[in-house]
This record gives sequence, C-alpha cells and structure tokens, in this order.
Amino acid sequence: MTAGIPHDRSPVTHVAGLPARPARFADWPDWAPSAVVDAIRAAGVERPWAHQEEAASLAWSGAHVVISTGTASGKSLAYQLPVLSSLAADPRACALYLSPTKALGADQLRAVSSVGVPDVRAAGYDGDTPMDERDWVRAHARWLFTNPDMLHRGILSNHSRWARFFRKLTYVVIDECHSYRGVFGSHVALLLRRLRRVAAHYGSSPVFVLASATAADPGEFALRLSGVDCAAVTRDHSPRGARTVVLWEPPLMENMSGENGAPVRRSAGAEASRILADLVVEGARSLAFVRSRRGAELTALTARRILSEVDDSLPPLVAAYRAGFLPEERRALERDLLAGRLLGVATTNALELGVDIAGLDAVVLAGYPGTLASFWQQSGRAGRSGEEALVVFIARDDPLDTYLVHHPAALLDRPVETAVLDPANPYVLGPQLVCAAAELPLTGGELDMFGGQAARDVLEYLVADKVLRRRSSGWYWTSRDRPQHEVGIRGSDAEQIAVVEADSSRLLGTVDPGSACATVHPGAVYLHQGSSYVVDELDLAEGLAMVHAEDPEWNTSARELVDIAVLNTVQRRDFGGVSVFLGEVAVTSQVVAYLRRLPSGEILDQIPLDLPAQELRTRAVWYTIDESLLKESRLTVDVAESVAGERVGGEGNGDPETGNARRTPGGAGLVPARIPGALHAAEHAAIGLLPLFATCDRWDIGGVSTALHGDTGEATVFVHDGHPGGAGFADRGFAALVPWLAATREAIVSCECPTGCPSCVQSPKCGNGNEPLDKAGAVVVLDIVLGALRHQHEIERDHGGS
Ligand SMILES: Nc1ncnc2c1ncn2[C@@H]1O[C@H](COP(=O)(O)OP(=O)(O)OP(=O)(O)O)[C@@H](O)[C@H]1O
Repeated sequence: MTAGIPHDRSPVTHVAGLPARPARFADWPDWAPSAVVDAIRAAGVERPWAHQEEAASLAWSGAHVVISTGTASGKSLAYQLPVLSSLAADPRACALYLSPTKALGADQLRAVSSVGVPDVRAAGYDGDTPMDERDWVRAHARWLFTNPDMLHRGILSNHSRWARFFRKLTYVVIDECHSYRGVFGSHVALLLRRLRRVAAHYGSSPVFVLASATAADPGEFALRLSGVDCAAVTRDHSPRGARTVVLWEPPLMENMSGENGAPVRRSAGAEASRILADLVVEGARSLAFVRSRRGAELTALTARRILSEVDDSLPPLVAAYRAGFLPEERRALERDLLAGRLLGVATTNALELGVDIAGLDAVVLAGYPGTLASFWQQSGRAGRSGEEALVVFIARDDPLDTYLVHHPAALLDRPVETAVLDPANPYVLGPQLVCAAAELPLTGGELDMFGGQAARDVLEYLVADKVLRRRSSGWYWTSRDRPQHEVGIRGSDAEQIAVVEADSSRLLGTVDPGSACATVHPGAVYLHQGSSYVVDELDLAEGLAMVHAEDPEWNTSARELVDIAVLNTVQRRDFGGVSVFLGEVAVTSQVVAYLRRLPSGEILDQIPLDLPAQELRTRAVWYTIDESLLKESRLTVDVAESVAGERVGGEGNGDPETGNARRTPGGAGLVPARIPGALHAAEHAAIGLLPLFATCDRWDIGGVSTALHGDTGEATVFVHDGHPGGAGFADRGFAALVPWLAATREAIVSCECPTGCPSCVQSPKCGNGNEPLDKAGAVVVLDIVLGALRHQHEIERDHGGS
C-alpha cells in the first residue's frame, strides 16, 4: 500500500499487533429447557461461550445484568437463552426487546423467530406496524420487539390496553445500550423508569438485560441508564483472529490551499478508495467504513475506477452499502461478502449495528467514527480464527483524527469511554415527569427514582405553570390529551423544522429548530440519503424549509455572530491567574451570511442572509486568563518557531493523562493583537478533542472565545453543550480538564502545517470563517492554562491535598 512512497513521506504513523484469542466454551446451563437448547443448537450454536452462559445464568437467577463484550461475541444468545426459557416455562410470561434503530429490532426479531421455539409469539411493534396488526400484537404477542420512541408514544401512553403484557413482563432487553447517550440517552433513562413504574402498577418487576459494546465501567453506565443495579459481564471468551492495526495520515497535497490559504490533505475517502482497491487486488475480503452516505458511494465508485485500470473482472467485486437496503438485500450482501463473491464493500456506519459480518480479512476506517466503542465495533469485523487480518484507520482532516494517529495509545490502549447522559437535565426531566404523571399520578415516594431533589424542583415549576396539579396524594395531569405526543425524545423538545421538496411535497427529513438557520437557510445545500437539495425558503414560523433537487459543485457553510452570557456559575476553581468554571449560559446566535465552497476547499463567495437571532440556554465549561499572564512576556515573535520546533523534535512533549505539558521555551506571552486569534484557535481545537473525553460529536457542542468578556471581565474561552439544558458534555469537560486541554495542545503541535489547518485549529462549523486563528498563540494559551493547573496540583500534592 505504501509502495513507491519515500520513507520520510510515509502516511503510516503507527503499526500495532493485536494478538489472537482462543474460544472458551461452557456447558448449557441445567435450568435451560431442552426444547430451547435443542432449537438453538439446530440454529447452529453447538455450545455457549463462557461469557454467554455467565450472563444468561445471572439473568435467569433474577439479577439485572449488563453484558459488555466485543463485536460478534454472541450477545444475542446471552439474552435469548433466559428469555426463551422463561417464555417456555410459563405460557403467560412476556418480554420486551428495545433497540435504538428499527432495522436492528427487525434483524433481532428475525433471528429469534428463526430459532423456532414454539409459542414464543415474537412480534415487532414500531411505526411501520400496520394498524390491523397492532391489535393482534397487543392481544397476543409475548415477545415484543420495539424501540424507545414507540414505548414512549404508543405503549406507555396507552398502558391499560397493554395490561395483559405488563402483568407478566418478565424480561426487558436493552440492546446496543451504549448508543443511548446525550439528550436521547437522558430521555431513555427516564423512559425506563416510567416503564418500571407502569410494570409495578400491574404487579410485575422485570429483570433488565442490557447488551453493550465494550465500555469502561458498564455497570455504572447500566445503573444510570436503567436505574437498577446491574451485574456486569465483561470477559469476552469468543474466539478472535490476530489483527494488525495501521494508523494512516493522508499526505498534504502540493499546490492546493483551503480556507485562508491553509494546506489541504488528501481526503480520507480518496485514500480509502485506493486502499480498498489494493486489498481487492490482493483478494482480501474488506469493508471500508466512511462517514457519509455520499462518501460511501464515492469510495466504492473510485475503487471500481482504479480497479478497472487493473483488470476488467475486478470492478464488480466492489459495492456500496446504501441506506434503505431491505433486510433481504442486506442478507444477500452479507452472504456475498462472506463467500468472497464480493471483495470490497464501502459503507456508512449503517452497517455497524445489526449485521452479522465478522471474520473479514480487512477493515478500513475513513475517519474516526466518533467513539472508541464504534471504533472497536467496526474494526472488530476483521479477524478470522487462525488468520491474520488488517485494520487501517485513516485520519480525516480534523484535530481529533490528527491527535489519534499521532497518539496511538489514546486509540488502542484506552478503555472505551462511558456514554454520557444526564437524567437530571431539567429540560429532559420536566417533560418526562409530565408523561409519567399522565401515565399514573406521581407520588412523593416515587420521586427518588426520578432524581430526588432535581425532580422536586422541576415539579414545583410544573405546578406553578399549571402544567401539573398538586393534590395531597401526589402530582396529576388533568388534561385529556396525551403529553407523550408532544414530547420528542431524540433531541430538542421544540417543534422540528420540516424539510419538504417543493415539487413533490415529499417530507425529506426534519431539522432541529436551534440549528435550522445554520443548516437550512435559503441557498444551503442539504444532503439527504445521498441526494443533494438546495433550500429555496426557510419559514421559521411555519416550521418549514422548502427545497428542490440540485447537486451543485459547491457546499455551503453558515456564518454567524455568537454571543454568550453567564447565567449562573455552578462550580469554580482558581489556579493563580487562571480560573475554570462550570455553569449555565445563554448563547445567542444569528446567522448573517453563508459561504459557497468547492470540495477542494476553495471559496467561491459569501452571500448575506437576514435571519432572526436564536437563544440557547445550556451548560458550559469555561476558563479565564488574567491579562497579565497573557502579556507578561519576552516572547512574542518566536512562538511559531517554537511550535514548528516541537513538531520536528518529535511527539510526546506532553502527556495527556498527567497534563504534563511542556512550557514553551522562554515563557509564555502574546502581544494583545494576537490574543483573539490565539483564544479562538485554542477553542476550536478544544471542541475537536472533547469527544475523546465526553461521548459526543463535535456537532453536539459549540464554543465562544473572547479577549474580554463582559461577564468575566477577562480573556475567556467557553465550550458549551449544543442542547437546551445541556447533555452532560460540558460537565465531563470540566471533570477531565487537564487531560482534555493537554490532548488539545498535543493535537495542535502534532500537526505539521505552519499556521493552522482543519487538522488542528480550523473548524468546519466556525461561524466566523475561521478568522482570526493563531495556531502558535493557541499553544501559548494552553501552556499558560495547563501550567497554572499543574502548578496548583503540585502545591496540593506537596501539602498532601487531593
Ligand atoms: N457460542 C457460539 N458458538 C459459535 N457461534 C456463536 C456462538 N454464539 C453466537 N455465535 C454466532 O456469532 C455471531 C455473532 O453473534 P451476535 O450477533 O449475537 O453477536 P453480538 O455480540 O450481538 O454482535 P454485535 O457486536 O454486532 O452486537 C452470530 O453469527 C452467532 O450465530
């Protein structure tokens, strides 16, 4: 793959070997009825692996359990065994299966049905279930396959019609539970408490079985999500082939420049096509994960074009996995790939959940998939027992990806992050408590399960606003309407903006009102399922964006003015000239223009817009720096040289775990004119790196930096949650401040560009056109902050403090 590339220009930044692991089997447990065991054996599983037996036996004994093991480690069997056994043992017993996506639920339903245990009456119940079938499901189904949305809107809201089901609800299976994070995760956590409450009302107390990708501290996460203590099964005994992991940084392209003249790297997608083509030539069965649907199509197309130049018989061996595949088409693709009739498939992470593809020769990841859990889930598709497999991780032009390819330990040796969720967020708790009260009046004794004091505070508001009524026996919803229909659980609670194709009146999708001005303003290019549209009109009052199909050669990005006000400080820590805060803020933003940009990064023009300002009340983490620290310096000119020098001098100048950042030689300092650009660059890179510490996407968070902030009176960098009330990301940043900022600094100095590019300090969603940005200054800012934090830690340590 690197043939012909001079050694000093090699894109390979690291190579690691992951050893093979043999299988460890257990016997079928005595408690499992032979009818169930025979059916599972007939379906192809001769004996359970040890972790499957352990989790299944815990669940059978009545313990709540979370099984957190690798890709294709057979988590399904771990819950199928106790559930099928209980359904076989008691003809009236029922079970509930929840999955984050409809497609995964459908796959699991099919898998359970194919096991062929009699009288299970497994049935799906989601938005696609026809009305006439719904009555049958309510009356007869014993194992219900649904999703949180349907549980919220269609089942709990109507629980008396499901009395038969709730009376004997024995198991609740929560599959891929690590995907319940952020605002959605917080809603699901409270939804599961509502479920337990309704089940208890009908006299049942189901056992929860959670399945998760490998995660740090899955027991703690399972407790936060489900509200019940869960035993954690984490030792994976499924067999695994040896793998070689290669980290790859695409080279900078010569004679190409992007925003503000920044250098541009070859795209991760283009590299993925080339590598996929090479693998196909070698006869390796390979999967390439690409971030966007359009990217997946392009990667397959380019790989086919490259292959057509090698041999005409090769291009048909490559395909793209498109969204909207039917289950049968998906099965056919799995079979073709496993049998070698297809050798290369390019896909979005749509193929990450609910596919039974394992044992491939190679997996290519074009860009970090956002979480370590996804990284291992995707790379886990490679590796057959007894044979070597290859994983290639290609960095995109982005600070987090840059950091990871230069710091392999952060990718390969770190425990998978725990998903962040915050069920105490009042913006989530409020509507959830209203739904709970509408299902069954809320009593004082139940408030602990909804967060105790946080719930009491929110209830006070709800009573004052006359949403709920307080009586001596509890809190009541007195309207005849069902509030569940007004409460969205997948993000913002407000009315979504509908994106409609004008010609056909077809609804293409919905956009959060908070981000509508930035994403569907007039003239914006809007992508939907691989097709491109241009927005003609945005009507915020009507909640409508009208679009027409058009695929211009440019994409668009909004320019916005953003202001931030501190509403309330929750925590504050002072470190001699540097202070760090966690609190509530109001972010006001106004989209004022947009840029049209070619794929090469070249900007065509800027077009003004007239749109109203929007306010977001959320949580933020921020730091302030005393003016004297920024200015007290001899060093104002040679900062850029010191950054370039560090890069040449090699990596490892700072340790993200300890925050042992090296001070810039000669001390820190900036002339006042450089301060805004330095803070802005430090803010961008910090936003890029926070997803490494808080399970979020950089699009879930935002930032503001200013040389003099009205509320703090000092130079300040804010990083805030992008959702009303916050989702726990800023809190996680505050808790992990030193490793987070140290990793941010490292990402900047790891990048070889001279003055800032998308791999370090430029942001793809900067509302300010990435102006001003001062890469070297950002390192100075971070050195000042880290130096102050470290100094304080040393004092505390020397004085025996914490
Ligand atoms: N004990 C076993 N022996 C042999 N094969 C097994 C065993 N248990 C499960 N399998 C097979 O392993 C494959 C993966 O199983 P399954 O889909 O349940 O894994 P998973 O852990 O849920 O995967 P994912 O990471 O995609 O969630 C399936 O083809 C299944 O039939």
